[in-house]
Amino acid sequence: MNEVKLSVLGGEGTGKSALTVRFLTKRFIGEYASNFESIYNKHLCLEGKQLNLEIYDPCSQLQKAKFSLTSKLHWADGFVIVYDISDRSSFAFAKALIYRIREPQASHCKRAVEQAVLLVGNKQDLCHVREVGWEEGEKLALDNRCQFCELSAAEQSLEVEMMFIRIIKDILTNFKLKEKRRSSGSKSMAKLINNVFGKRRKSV
Ligand SMILES: Nc1nc2c(ncn2[C@@H]2O[C@H](COP(=O)(O)OP(=O)(O)OP(=O)(O)O)[C@@H](O)[C@H]2O)c(=O)[nH]1
Repeated sequence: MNEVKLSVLGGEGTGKSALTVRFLTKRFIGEYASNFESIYNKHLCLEGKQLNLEIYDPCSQLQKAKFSLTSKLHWADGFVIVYDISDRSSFAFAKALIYRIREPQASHCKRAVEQAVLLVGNKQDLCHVREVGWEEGEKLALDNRCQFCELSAAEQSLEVEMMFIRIIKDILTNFKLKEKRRSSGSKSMAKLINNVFGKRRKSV
């Protein structure tokens, strides 16, 4: 069975828990305790494959968080980065997180394939007080090889579900890519060994 680890990161109050709980229960719950971090488990069947999904929803009060940002980056196979379209500072925070994920030191340690990232502009129902344009979000995502969408955890259950499915599919594609590279790497090693020792045997 595939194990998929997903981190939902972003600024304070952007709706990380609302999105996660909406996906897990299809419900929108207005207020969440934000002083603890949670790892949720969900069993899924996607494209005929069974998978065990773990979703990490951090604690905004950094001093209470057990996971440092670096350990979050190493733990996860993919990220949902959330900002609030009515709060420009949350967009700046999301940008800093994406840069951190994409910086070479963060990506090279664990991975031969780049981690999947989906940037989400949440609280689309507050578009009358919008501070971040749709194009800005899309550009940030495009420039950093991320997927992008805007939605509302408060009003859109299906869109939230589709968003999570999209990132999980990207992670599964990355797993396949890694497996392909690993097996072609071991095949070329076998070929090399065969060339070296095979030739030697002939000349004896
Ligand atoms: N209008 C609107 N409010 C939302 C939406 N999503 C979340 N909220 C509200 O935003 C506030 C913060 O939501 P949370 O889900 O607790 O956000 P969070 O990012 O997990 O918060 P911290 O863990 O404290 O950083 C709550 O009052 C939610 O009801 C949305 O789509 N639209």
